[in-house]
Amino acid sequence: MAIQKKNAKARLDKYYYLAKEKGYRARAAFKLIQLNKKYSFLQNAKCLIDLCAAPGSWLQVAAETMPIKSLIVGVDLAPIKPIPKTITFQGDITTEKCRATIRGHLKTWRADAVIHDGAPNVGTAWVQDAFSQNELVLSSLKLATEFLAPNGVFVTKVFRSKDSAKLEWIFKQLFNKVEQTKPPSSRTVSAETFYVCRGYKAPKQLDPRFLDPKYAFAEVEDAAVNNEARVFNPEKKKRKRDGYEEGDWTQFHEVSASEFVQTMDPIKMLGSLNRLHFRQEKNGDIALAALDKLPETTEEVRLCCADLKVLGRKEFKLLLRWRLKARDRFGFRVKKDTNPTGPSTATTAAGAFDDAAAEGAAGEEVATLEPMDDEMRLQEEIQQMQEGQTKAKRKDRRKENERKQKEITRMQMDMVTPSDLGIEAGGPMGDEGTFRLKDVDKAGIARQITRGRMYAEAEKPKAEEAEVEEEDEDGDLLERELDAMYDQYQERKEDRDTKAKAKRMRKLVYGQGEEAFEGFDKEGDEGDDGAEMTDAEDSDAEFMEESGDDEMDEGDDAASGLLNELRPKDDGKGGLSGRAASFFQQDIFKDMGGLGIEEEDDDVDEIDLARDSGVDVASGSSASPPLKPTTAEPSDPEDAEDDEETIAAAAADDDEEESDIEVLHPSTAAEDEESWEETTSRRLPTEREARPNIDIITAEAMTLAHALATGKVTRAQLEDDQFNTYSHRDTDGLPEWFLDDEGKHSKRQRPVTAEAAQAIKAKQRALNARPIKKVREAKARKTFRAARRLEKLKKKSEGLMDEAGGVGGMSERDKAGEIGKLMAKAKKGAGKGKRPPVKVVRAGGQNKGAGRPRGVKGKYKMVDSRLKKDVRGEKRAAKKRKG
Ligand SMILES: C[S@@+](CC[C@H](N)C(=O)[O-])C[C@H]1O[C@@H](n2cnc3c(N)ncnc32)[C@H](O)[C@@H]1O
Repeated sequence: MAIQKKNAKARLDKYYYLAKEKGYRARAAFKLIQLNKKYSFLQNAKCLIDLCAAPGSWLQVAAETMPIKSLIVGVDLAPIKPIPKTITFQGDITTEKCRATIRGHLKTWRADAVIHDGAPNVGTAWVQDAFSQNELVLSSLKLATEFLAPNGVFVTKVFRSKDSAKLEWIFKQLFNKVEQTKPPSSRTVSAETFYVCRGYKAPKQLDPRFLDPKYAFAEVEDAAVNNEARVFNPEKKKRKRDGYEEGDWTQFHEVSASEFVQTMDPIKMLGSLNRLHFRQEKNGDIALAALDKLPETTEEVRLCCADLKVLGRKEFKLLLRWRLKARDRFGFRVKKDTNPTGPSTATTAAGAFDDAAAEGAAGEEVATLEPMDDEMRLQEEIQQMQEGQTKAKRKDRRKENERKQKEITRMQMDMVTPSDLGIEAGGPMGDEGTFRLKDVDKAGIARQITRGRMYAEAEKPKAEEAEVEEEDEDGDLLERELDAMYDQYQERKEDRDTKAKAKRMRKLVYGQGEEAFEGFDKEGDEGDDGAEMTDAEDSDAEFMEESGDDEMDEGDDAASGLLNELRPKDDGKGGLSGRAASFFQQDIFKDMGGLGIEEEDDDVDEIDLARDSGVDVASGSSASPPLKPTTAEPSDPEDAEDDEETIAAAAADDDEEESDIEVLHPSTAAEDEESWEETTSRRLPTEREARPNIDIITAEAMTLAHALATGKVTRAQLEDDQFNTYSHRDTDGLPEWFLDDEGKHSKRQRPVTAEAAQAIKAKQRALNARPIKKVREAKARKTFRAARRLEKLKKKSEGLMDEAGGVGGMSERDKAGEIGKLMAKAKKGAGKGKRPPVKVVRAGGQNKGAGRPRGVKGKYKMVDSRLKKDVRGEKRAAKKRKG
């Protein structure tokens, strides 16, 4: 699946997001980063010219990598928004004006690096695109030769085409070291590649034809056509990119069959001609007439001669044999040189045309063939080797996966005992244990196994293998670094967004697909204001819960999971100790209700609960009451042991089971009958206590609950439904960032009924209508203060009233006045929190100049008369409109 990892489109996204995150203007920035990582030409450069720089991501990289006070000049046809520490201008790099402008900016400086990422308007015709891009490269090289300092670096993008070799040749004449490379961020589907030319030779004189596209890309004579390949391997079609051969404007070539018989190079003819004809020309060709009449010239031979371009290996063989026979008849064949090392005995390439060769060996002449093109043979060998390696790798991987799959299945089927695990791991808790249960538990595998999602773990190692497959070490390193950067990006995102953090934690615990369904909300886990929690807070709560689990993991109270399966938890409610619980997990107790052994399957519990909340479903651990009321919770270990013994005894004897259990009831049978109802109602937990406090918070969950309650869906159906297209997604080798993104969409869409949606909406509205805690508290505080003030006022008034009147004392009128004052004061106190209104004062008239306007107390605001009038007018108009 390494191919998927290398998926170019996916890369685009990755670098796109990273560029966004890093604030680069284009994802192209990573190309320069990666090129610089490999060749380190920016760190020490003091002066750089970026040709074709818009929108400017390369400039950004250069500015942040090069030493401070470096001179960085960028030019492009398109305008470039200013970038700190750089000089940019608009211009065409093919023009003299651009050259002069650069000269103006550089003055006497010479550039340590000239970088060029130009692309002409790509999208017309491929050949044309490549050609104009190569022309652009030459233009940039021309500028580089003018501005580069000796030993300078020139980096350019080149579109692979038949001209790139010519460019490479030119680069090599001007630079000491020329390397072609394709950074990982460059899409594999793109024909672009980069040349990094180091050590500029700075020649004193340079022939201008070097940089002239007319000469630079002039056609050199093509290499000889490999006719052998055409004849020996005609089925392997080669793409012909070159078009017509120089000076050969016809597409059709033929010679007479007699010429073919007479030629000493039959292979060339078969490889290059279209037809061998038997047509008699004006003067007549006796050889051809004779050939035409030969019994060996069968209909099949004629047909083959008619169109050589469509022939396969077998037909060519036939023609060659026919030719030899004809030559035999005409007496052309010369006795073969008996010297086995002689050229005439040269075997046919790669054993091709053995028959013809054998025949030749018997006669005088053989079709002496040059060995097949070395390059082709080499390619074939490399291909075979690669295929062999891939096969071996695939086989290894398959074996490894099978092994892991088996292990998981064994674990799932409880076929692995603690001692099994311990053999390899030095004990289940051993530090170096391969199967350390804590690790297994932490990774959430237990849950995945119980949910049938073991594939995720089984396939995980593939991703690592995929990495191993990568050949390019630098590319690998960069990939890893980018993955790390993506992780950092995620972390930063999580810091900003708690919801994302909660999601990630959930994913860690539940695995990829599990996060999607968030239909149930455990109210019990919330604080007082649980109902008022927003989504984000909600997720936070879950996150806290999960991380809490993690912490607990370290201690003795390990969270649920495999650890607990091997050492069943004593929850204190069921009253069964670990030992007792594991004892009762045996099959023979399976159908015995009320032993207090709880199933651990979360999903099933949820389903049960949803069902319980509906009509008649009575199953589910928490709803099974019989033992609970009668088994007192063991207050000390001895009690617990007693209980175990009693239950064990009960279990040992099936017949006595009932009576034994009843022994636990301290009441007699008669009493039981009488007080059954009362006891049950007293001792049974209330319906609310019996079930975990689960609230339905999404329309999906509501729909599901409704379907379960009304019997439209059965529990079994729901369980079956867990195994769907999405539960077996092949995520092997896919990078995390891709999975993150895909996880948002690639999930099961559960149906939602209109009623459910409405019910949830109504619930939400009700929640929204409730004041939040702080408002409630503020209101309560206000009421409390008002009550306190009233109380004080009351006391003071009573004191005043009790005061004696008469001479020197207060008259009734004074008392009333005093009380009035007190009341006014209390009233003022009540409005203490309110801000005094700001008085709007018109500037001008009396209120000229600085200082407080006369007769204005408190806060005021000076406005100009126009504003004051306008505001008044607006207010009046608004009043009128109202009514
Ligand atoms: C792939 S972009 C360059 C991206 C740039 N390296 C960056 O990191 O943002 C190619 C640029 O080449 C520019 N270009 C094409 N022909 C040009 C020319 N003759 N002179 C100047 N710029 C040219 C285009 O305007 C385009 O902005």
